[in-house]
Amino acid sequence: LEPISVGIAIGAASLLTGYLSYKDIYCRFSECCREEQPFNASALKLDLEEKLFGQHVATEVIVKALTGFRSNKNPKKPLTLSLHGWAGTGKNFVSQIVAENLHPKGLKSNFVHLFVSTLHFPHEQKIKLYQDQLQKWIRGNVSACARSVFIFDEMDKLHPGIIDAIKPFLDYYEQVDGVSYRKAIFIFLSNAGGDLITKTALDFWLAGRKREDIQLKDLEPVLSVGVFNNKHSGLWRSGLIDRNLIDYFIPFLPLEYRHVKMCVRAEMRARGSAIDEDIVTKVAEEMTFFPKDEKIYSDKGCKTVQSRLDFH
Ligand SMILES: Nc1ncnc2c1ncn2[C@@H]1O[C@H](COP(=O)(O)OP(=O)(O)OP(=O)(O)O)[C@@H](O)[C@H]1O
Repeated sequence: LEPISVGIAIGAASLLTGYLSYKDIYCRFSECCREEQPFNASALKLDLEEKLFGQHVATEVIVKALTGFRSNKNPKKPLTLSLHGWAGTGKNFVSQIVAENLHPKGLKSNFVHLFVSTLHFPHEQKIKLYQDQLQKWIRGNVSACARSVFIFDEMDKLHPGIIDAIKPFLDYYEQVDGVSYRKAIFIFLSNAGGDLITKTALDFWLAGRKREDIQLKDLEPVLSVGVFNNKHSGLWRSGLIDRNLIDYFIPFLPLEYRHVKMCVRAEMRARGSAIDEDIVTKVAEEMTFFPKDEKIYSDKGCKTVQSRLDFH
């Protein structure tokens, strides 16, 4: 028997026995929302531990939150995470990693939706319209795929009130107008609270304590109150906080000189170049650091590392 005929015979037999269902074949060629697909928690953990530098609190909380949520067959509400921190500390980077671990096509998946405040909700006078559009968009997408992921970037630039339009979806309801939102994931990204996080990190440093000793409980309460009282957080006096609908406030610590160096090395590796420690040092030294006296934290995190590397 020639190999091709054997292949065809096996394929036909599998089809007949139902081993490879029509859905299996269809999903090989087109993206499917597979609700029953198991979640690989160790793959997410490994990804974050290998790629995300200096964010031990965020790594631990995100892995725990997603593992708990995905291992629960009947969650009572969607998972809502609010990521906070200084620019360039890895919030978008983490969302991308999380998205890829939930839907292989990541941010390009039909089931992952990214909203950017200044792009999608730019005009203050159109709040009502944005609220309606947002509700319709989320309802439509969750109806199509219960495991949809929604990422809201630049929350601090979102007009207060817009996000409250989705409050009913984030709540403990079994269904809202015939749609269940309980398996969806909402991720908010924001610079709000970055100053509070930096202050805590600096206090640890000044007290001679290790950065790795900072725990979620040192930051989460400060963060939720700070964000609630901050007019420019997108969650100012928000019902989402009031009703405890945000499951975790996740702090992203400001990055130090050593982390910037790690980012430079990672970028060199990604470009397939050999690691040149002289260039690593040069790029890291070109970054600016704060506070004025201590100069510990990079004021753009790892954000400009890629473009700076182009100069060398
Ligand atoms: N902690 C980190 N570990 C590894 N790489 C990082 C980290 N933080 C940032 N980077 C790198 O810098 C790039 C820019 O970071 P990212 O866009 O995630 O920052 P951000 O926190 O979302 O900033 P902003 O608040 O300004 O949107 C990332 O794509 C990644 O390559």
